[in-house]
Amino acid sequence: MARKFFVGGNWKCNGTAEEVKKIVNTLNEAQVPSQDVVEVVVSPPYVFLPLVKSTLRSDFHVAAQNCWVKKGGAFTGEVSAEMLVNLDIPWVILGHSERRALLNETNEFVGDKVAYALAQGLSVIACVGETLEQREAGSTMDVVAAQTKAIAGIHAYLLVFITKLQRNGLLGIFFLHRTSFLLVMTDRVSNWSKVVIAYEPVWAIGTGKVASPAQAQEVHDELRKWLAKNVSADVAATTRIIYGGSVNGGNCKELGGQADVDGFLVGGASLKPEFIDIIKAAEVKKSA
Ligand SMILES: O=C(CO)COP(=O)(O)O
Repeated sequence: MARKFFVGGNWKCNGTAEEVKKIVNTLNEAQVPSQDVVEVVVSPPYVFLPLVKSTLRSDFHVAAQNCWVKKGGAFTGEVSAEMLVNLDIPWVILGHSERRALLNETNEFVGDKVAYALAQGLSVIACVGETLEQREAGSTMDVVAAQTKAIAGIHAYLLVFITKLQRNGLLGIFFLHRTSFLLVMTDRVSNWSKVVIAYEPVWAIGTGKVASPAQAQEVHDELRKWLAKNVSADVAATTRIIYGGSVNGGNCKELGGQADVDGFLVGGASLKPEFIDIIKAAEVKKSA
């Protein structure tokens, strides 16, 4: 199954109702490749979700920018996965680096959120990415692998089978005579087709300092290999890995042309008309 190009627009904490209506109008009027070629998902702040959902063209979808880690209740300021499902919001972005850095979301916490959101039926854009210090220290792959491992919720269990006990008559105690071990690996993601991994190097977010196509391709390729090794060859081949960090109308085609770049998560440029050009970058895959 080919990986359909995916373009997400993360509006972050921006916009007034008037501005949001203007962006939606621009999107609604745009000529873009069909849904068979590109999947478009925009992510307004929570309060604008109903407005965008009810006015946006039906071939584009909406995502929340976060949701709570478990069932709703006494969690002031939070929005639950159940509420998103209730409003028919199909997608949620989880683990964005801004939340990891500013709100101290750990790998484990993000992993728990992903598992809970998926269990409620949401599709998840799960973000990973290294800081500049981590890249300069040569630990990019270790960092994104650890983040992806928590998202996948991989746990290893060592099962020990005792097949024979032997009694020492003199001492009156039993010794293990024959044991065998089985290492079982499980992951918590029941449906990988509902997960898109967004590789967003922190140093490229909102800085205008985009990763080079080769840098993006290198990490995407490594992430795909990681999925093949730790989840399955099928999941590695079918899961979309998108790039985020200073994507714009000028650099999107070259980035999107990389073999393992399956689309984008766009911040600043998703608030501007050039988002249309970024959606159109999906054509590079069709002609590849
Ligand atoms: O964080 C991002 C998308 O989630 C990227 O932001 P920018 O495109 O503004 O760099």
